[in-house]
Amino acid sequence: MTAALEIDDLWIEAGDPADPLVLVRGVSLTVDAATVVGLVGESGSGKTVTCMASLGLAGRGVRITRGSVRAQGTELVGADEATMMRVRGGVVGTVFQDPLSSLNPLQRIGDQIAEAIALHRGGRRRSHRARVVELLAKVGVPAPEERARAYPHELSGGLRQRVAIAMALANDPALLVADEPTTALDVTVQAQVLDVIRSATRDEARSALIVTHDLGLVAEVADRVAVMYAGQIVEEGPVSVVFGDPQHPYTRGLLASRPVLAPGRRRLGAMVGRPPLPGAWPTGCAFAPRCDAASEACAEAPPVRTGSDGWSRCWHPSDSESGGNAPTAEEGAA
Ligand SMILES: Nc1ncnc2c1ncn2[C@@H]1O[C@H](COP(=O)(O)OP(=O)(O)OP(=O)(O)O)[C@@H](O)[C@H]1O
Repeated sequence: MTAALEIDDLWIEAGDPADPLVLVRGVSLTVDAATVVGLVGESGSGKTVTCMASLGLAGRGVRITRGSVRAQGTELVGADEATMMRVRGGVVGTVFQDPLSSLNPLQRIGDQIAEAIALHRGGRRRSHRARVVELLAKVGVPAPEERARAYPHELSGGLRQRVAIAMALANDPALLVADEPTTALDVTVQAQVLDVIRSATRDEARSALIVTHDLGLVAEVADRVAVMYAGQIVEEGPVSVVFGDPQHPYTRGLLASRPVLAPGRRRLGAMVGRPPLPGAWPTGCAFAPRCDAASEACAEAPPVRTGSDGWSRCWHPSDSESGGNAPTAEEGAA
């Protein structure tokens, strides 16, 4: 089966070609059919530029100097604008952090979605009205017929992001590329938007590449995760494997430095009511991947500690006897 996205040995530069700034170095990444890949990494590691340049949307002066990007088998590097237009919004739907960046403030949202459909499927905007309402309902916009007549500024941030997702799904794309789709939203709304993304991918066997800083989001919706560091992918694999047993020191650091809530209260992978990912943290506290204690014990545990190896783990007073999760002498002294 053709992969939804195949990035092969992609190099991206910016600035003076005689003295270029190399932003991305030989990135290869495949998003298979019906697979969700999370792309994580520290700020400035090249996640956005990889996605944007792949879709021909990189900023001025940013150029692909080597490599190949195929969306559903269509080569995008060096493709003409007509091909890019056909692929963007047709084969690939895009969602950005700020929904206002993809919405026209002067046009009713229903007209904008209808226009996106007409651009790829032809026909007049009016003829796509039923599809617009169906899309708005699908992403959970209440009173979709009425809301279709609203302008972007009349909607909350969460509703605007739902509309942006509806627009990205308008032509039933094989792949969704979402860059920090929940970052600008408050926590409750994040969970709702995450649900929308999950049903747009898992329930409809659609692929997605999701750029995010939120490892919980990745654990929640992604099948695979790729970790970027300084313009390169340093680790890639199934989420349960990479998060459960990270091999690269940067991935270990990233996992160790993720925000920690009260242990036992919230697990990565169970933020919106889903059971933890099989194999990710099969037992114990999700915030301490090497903690074997039952979650009830973790709820009473002292704060998660970071060991000298960069791993977080719980430390229970009773562990001093059993030795199980007790910090080593070195950690205890830290
Ligand atoms: N148009 C540009 N010209 C020059 N450098 C750029 C340009 N766009 C991005 N960069 C640089 O490329 C590097 C990667 O940026 P990018 O936005 O891809 O990082 P990121 O991993 O997505 O970070 P964040 O998580 O903060 O969005 C950064 O050092 C950034 O400053």
